[in-house]
Amino acid sequence: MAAATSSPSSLVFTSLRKPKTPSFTWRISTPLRHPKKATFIVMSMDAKPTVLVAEKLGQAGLELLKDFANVDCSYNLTPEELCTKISLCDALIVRSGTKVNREVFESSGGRLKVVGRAGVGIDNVDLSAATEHGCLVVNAPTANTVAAAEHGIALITSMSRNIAQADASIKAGKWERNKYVGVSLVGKTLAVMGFGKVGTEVARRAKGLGMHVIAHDPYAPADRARAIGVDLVSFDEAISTADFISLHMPLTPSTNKVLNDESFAKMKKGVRIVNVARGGVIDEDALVRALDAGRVAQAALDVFTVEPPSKDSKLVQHENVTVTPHLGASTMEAQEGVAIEIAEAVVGALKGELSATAVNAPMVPAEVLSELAPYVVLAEKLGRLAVQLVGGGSGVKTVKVTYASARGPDDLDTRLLRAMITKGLIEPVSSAFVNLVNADFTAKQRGIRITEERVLLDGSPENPIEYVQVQIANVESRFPSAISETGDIKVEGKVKDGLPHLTKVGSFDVDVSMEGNLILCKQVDQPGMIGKVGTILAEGNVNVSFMSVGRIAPRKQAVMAIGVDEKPSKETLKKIGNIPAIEEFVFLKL
Ligand SMILES: NC(=O)C1=CN([C@@H]2O[C@H](COP(=O)(O)OP(=O)(O)OC[C@H]3O[C@@H](n4cnc5c(N)ncnc54)[C@H](O)[C@@H]3O)[C@@H](O)[C@H]2O)C=CC1
Ligand SMILES: O=C(O)C(=O)COP(=O)(O)O
Repeated sequence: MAAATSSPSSLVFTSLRKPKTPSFTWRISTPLRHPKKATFIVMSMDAKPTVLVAEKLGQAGLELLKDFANVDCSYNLTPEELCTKISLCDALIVRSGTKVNREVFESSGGRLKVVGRAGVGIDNVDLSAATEHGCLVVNAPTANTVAAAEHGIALITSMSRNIAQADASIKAGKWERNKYVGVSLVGKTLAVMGFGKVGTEVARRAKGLGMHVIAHDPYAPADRARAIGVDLVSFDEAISTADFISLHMPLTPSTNKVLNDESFAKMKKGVRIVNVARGGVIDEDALVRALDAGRVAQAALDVFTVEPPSKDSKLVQHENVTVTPHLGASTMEAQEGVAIEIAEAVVGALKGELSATAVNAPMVPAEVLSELAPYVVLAEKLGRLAVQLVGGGSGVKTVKVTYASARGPDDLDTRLLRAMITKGLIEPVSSAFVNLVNADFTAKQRGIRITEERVLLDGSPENPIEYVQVQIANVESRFPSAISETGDIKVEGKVKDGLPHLTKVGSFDVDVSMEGNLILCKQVDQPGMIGKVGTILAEGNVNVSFMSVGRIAPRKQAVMAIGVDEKPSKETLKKIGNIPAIEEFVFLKL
């Protein structure tokens, strides 16, 4: 296997997966033994990863993908074909036309690591199922903003001047100048519903057309709106005062059919509606009723509840409705941009980098990630160690993690560390794989409650963390001395020279580098113990990397922590256990 050095950010995603297929195995090892150099090894790759591109993607994005992966462009797959193919793919790229539902994740057999949505809306991806399967979902949130906004403006202007209807009429041999008298935009009130990226750009452009623009968005900052001369108003005020309503919010349970009979009834008679967001935010039957009643004068729709809509859809066929087939993002420029944006995100995720456009995982900025990198290794090892100390039959239910730091809570993002401790706690005792995406879910599913506590230290906040402590409550231990005075299994560690060190087991101070494997012995402190154990290990051809003894007081109880490169044979371990002064003894894999 080739060993390559990568940035510390590599460890976060792929390192956390237990591959179920032999073709693509990534593993991050512990840091190299270079003091102060937090470098990680990516052990990679038996084969290139495979990316399935299920909908048309711009050429520049395809080229980027091909530099790194085998790219299978298979458009128009049936749901069954997608489910069959997906088990051979490490990543899937879609646009809005592919439903990435639970079945897709289940069919992947654990191989699918990333779903890339080449666009903004991720309502066609089952995020819960993705998260449960530890699959990262990334999108391309910025490259099609202008295209969508321009399409919104195109629909407003063409609708108000009956462009589509007039075009059809003239092509049918007619000349109907009186029929297609439009309405002017200048001075009219436009309500932008959803003042995000697209909504903001629509607002800017509409102001340029002389419209009075208001917006409704419960989550948008008022100062951003004010900066471009837009008032943020309530939902009712927006829909009841607008001459034009343009929809730009995502489809979520709370926006589903947000325009319905009740809301149409509150609108000004003769209002005009534009939808470039998602069909589902409008109750389409209610819109037909509002159009028939003249409450809504016109609608221009780029998106539909079901796409494509049925040929005989009353809404599509309505003479006061202008439609386009979900073309908001379809400009040459946007499609090239989106393709590059999503290809970079998917390749980055496959390389193990945290994506800036992750939809179902915390986004940890690169500088934070690089600073926390050695602590991430420490966290996982402490979790692994703690769970291996649990005595058979005791279920792990309550875990407390303590971070001692001179940093204020806002300066220390512990989500990554919590995920790694969770991984360490769960993976050695199960077949589950845990990563940043599914850590909290997996812990919850297994009934493990992980609480985090901060110990605020005086001193320099230069080091993000002084020590990390993992405690497991209400369990017995295979190594009773690991139970601290509070009755919990307790292990504590620090980062020293960029390397993780175990510094406490139960109430005993130790100091052993957390690499390879570890033997813990509890004994009566007396001369010759180190020699005896060392000799047995040497006879078994086991190399000792570290040894440390922590004792309560001279000649009293002591805990010896021995780091070993190889796994000792059963006979060697038995011989150590048989040394008369050794009272407790455990072998742990780190
Ligand atoms: N037709 C097309 O081809 C395209 C459609 N879109 C769709 O446009 C929508 C907006 O996209 P972006 O502006 O990029 O997303 P964005 O995330 O930047 O903006 C969405 C805004 O909606 C707001 N919002 C959420 N719930 C709301 C509610 N109940 N009422 C009002 N506002 C609410 C959010 O606070 C946010 O500011 C998405 O649904 C996206 O899928 C985007 C690009 C192309
Ligand atoms: O980005 C979005 O949300 C869009 O709706 C664009 O969809 P598309 O990629 O053109 O299928």
